[in-house]
Amino acid sequence: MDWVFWVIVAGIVAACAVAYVAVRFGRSNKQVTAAPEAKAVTPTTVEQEPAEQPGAPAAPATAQAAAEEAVSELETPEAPGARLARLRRRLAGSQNTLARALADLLSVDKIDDETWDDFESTLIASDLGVGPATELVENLRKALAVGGVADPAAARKALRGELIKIVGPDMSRDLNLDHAESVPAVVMMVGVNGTGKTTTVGKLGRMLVAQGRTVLFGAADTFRAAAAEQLTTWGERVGVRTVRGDEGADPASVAFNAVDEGITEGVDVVLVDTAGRLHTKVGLMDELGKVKRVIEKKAPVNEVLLVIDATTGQNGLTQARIFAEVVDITGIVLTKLDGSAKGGIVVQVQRELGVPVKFIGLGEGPDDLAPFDAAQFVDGLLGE
Ligand SMILES: Nc1nc2c(ncn2[C@@H]2O[C@H](COP(=O)(O)OP(=O)(O)OP(=O)(O)O)[C@@H](O)[C@H]2O)c(=O)[nH]1
Repeated sequence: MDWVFWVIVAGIVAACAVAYVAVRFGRSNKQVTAAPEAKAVTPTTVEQEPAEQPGAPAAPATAQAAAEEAVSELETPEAPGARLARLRRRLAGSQNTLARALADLLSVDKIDDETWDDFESTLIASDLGVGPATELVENLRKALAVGGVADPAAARKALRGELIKIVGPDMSRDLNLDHAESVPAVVMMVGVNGTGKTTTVGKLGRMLVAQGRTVLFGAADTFRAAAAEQLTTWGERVGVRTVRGDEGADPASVAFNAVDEGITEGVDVVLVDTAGRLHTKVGLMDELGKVKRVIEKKAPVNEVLLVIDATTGQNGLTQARIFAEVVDITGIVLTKLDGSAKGGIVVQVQRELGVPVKFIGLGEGPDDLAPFDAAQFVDGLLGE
């Protein structure tokens, strides 16, 4: 029996020995496995850094190239000074009624009452208004009674002088862009739909960029879906950003955001486009007053420019009156003078509102907006 006992003891000892060896080797194997894992993490991290380093200079190079490419795609707008001289020919082409009437006036040996009446009718027909036309004819009659019409050049000069006088050579036509350092200058564009507000914001933005100013557009015309898109396209061409809202959004909130972002970005000017409003819709007109008041919570509004389509004649004047009741108009933009033979509207609308025409639109091209100048305008009217 003794040998049976010893066999069992030997078996137990052997089993313990095997278990010990198994546990021992199992642990050390795990440690071996873990060690390479830990080592593997470290080199990977280290390797990633040098892997990023070669890529790092490449990223700015790409960004720089993209920026250069974008800049090279930007258009360079025409400087303001050259515009009216270039556009004068277009004005002369469309306004030659007056030039013809003047030629008729000067072609007769002796100007009789009937000729003067015809001349006055031509002035009235070119939307000068009855008052200014009568005033001009009276002054010219006096001037020519003294000097006579024997010298057509002198007579022409007299007419030119009288026309410049009624257009208002002394009115300040500068765009007021004075602003405190902490806020941008704000210019609002208002007017009936289709007069050319969005186009004018785009053209004016280009002009300001050409002067070296930083500009932001506010697309507060949320009434017409395509207006914001149209304005964005204008801006992209010269590197001006457009702040937009959702279609149908509150125009006042879009205008407010535009001015707010203009403050954050530190731009010089924020140009706010507003919706074309039918002047008969009282609610919509009130909304325009609200847009202005809401902007003024952020920054003073420097200019409210009323855009009038020169081809609408007396209707344009009616619009001007109604807009002036809602917001204080500070200047007028007369568009589409290229397609109108009624440049006399300049005089009427200025008298009606007591504010100057500051810009004229003479075409659909991007640089077809010019600062208004009385003498150059009259030369255009006279076809000189
Ligand atoms: N010939 C000519 N066309 C112009 C001039 N200014 C604007 N237009 C055109 O007039 C049309 C209407 O211009 P918009 O700028 O869309 O008018 P809007 O006042 O913003 O119109 P709404 O957004 O509907 O209120 C466009 O086809 C313009 O190209 C101009 O000086 N001469």
